Amino acid sequence: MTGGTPARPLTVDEYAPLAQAQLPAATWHYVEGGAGTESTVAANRAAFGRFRIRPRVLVDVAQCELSATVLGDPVGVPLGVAPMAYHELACEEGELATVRAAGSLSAPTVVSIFASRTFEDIAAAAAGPLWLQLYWLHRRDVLQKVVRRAEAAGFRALVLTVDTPRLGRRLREARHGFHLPPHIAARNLDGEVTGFLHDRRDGSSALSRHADAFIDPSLSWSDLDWLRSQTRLPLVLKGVLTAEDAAHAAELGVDGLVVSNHGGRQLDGATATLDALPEVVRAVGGRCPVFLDGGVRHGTDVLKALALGAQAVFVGRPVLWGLAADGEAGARQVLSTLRDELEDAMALSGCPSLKDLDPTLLARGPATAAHDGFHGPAEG
Ligand SMILES: Cc1cc2nc3c(=O)[nH]c(=O)nc-3n(C[C@H](O)[C@H](O)[C@H](O)COP(=O)(O)O)c2cc1C
Ligand SMILES: CC(C)CC(=O)C(=O)O
Repeated sequence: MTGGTPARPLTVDEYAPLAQAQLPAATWHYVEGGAGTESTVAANRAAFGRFRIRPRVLVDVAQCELSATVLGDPVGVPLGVAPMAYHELACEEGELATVRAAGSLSAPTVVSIFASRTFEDIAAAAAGPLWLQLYWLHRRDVLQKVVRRAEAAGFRALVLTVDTPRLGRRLREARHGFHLPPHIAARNLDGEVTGFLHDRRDGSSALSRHADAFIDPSLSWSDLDWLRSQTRLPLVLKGVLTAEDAAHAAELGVDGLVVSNHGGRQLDGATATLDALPEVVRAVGGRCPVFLDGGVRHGTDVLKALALGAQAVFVGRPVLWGLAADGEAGARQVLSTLRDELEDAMALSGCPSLKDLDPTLLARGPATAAHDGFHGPAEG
């Protein structure tokens, strides 16, 4: 096609350059960056490329069923929005646009404790299940308050992030002296725990100084009891990458695990999530559901994670790309593209039901160039 209106993106990756064009450079680099050399960001993508799909034929795929149950709630698709701070950085409506977009697919959203809209407003806009993500703040009284508010607003689970005793060394954030603009804030936290967020300092990220001041790095296994004593909501741990930790968590009776390396933003050099998934699934042995995030950009990535035992996957950056490019409609398009691609992949591999997805669907194969890192829109 030449001239005229630009074509609507057909893939999730095409939203990245559209978002970059809309966002201030510092915000773009905050969203996109990883820790250190960003080797884990790349590894997350590369791991998907090392698996090939073994399609089965002569199966009736006239109807493919994507709906599922996660933590007891029905969802339209085994795909949700990973917790991300400050969606207002991407679009004015922030998390309200996100949950409306996710709601159009009955997909779950994990709302960050650092959301830029209030839990109550987010809940009022949501149609899919909401889970609340927590960081372990020194101020346990503040945690207690946010948990109570989330419960009252109808949130369905708590997700404790366990890979962030401190922030990873995010060089892009530091180089841009990243800080929040004055109109964006952690709306659910009182002023006593929001210091530093708006202060610019060259060569350092305000978010990192904020985390150093307010996130308690002493969090350990024995603290989980306290959190569970505060709530009846299911407790999910986010950021587990090993069989050892997965077995321990399952023994303690947690209600779910997210295999995650925080999108490569924490420990540079950490295992790719798809590579960690099989050992975690094996160690858990069906005692609780296992979820995955990190580098999910195509329906076939979702298919591969489900085949290796994830019950659902979560998507991070692409949702912010969609929001930045086209607000709620952009986020909706990102999620529905992944949904439609997953359905195509199920039909074309002879798997009309999510139950058909198991490890026999996959073979280890040579990496493909398209998965070796960031790839922009197709040429032409
Ligand atoms: C801009 C941004 C903000 C994030 N904020 C949080 C957060 O507040 N809490 C959290 O547990 N994870 C946070 N994450 C990590 C995501 O939940 C998720 O693990 C990761 O983005 C998944 O990888 P993907 O971006 O490749 O899909 C954030 C990620 C990004 C990109
Ligand atoms: C405000 C940050 C701690 C949010 C986060 O987890 C991230 O940027 O990866």
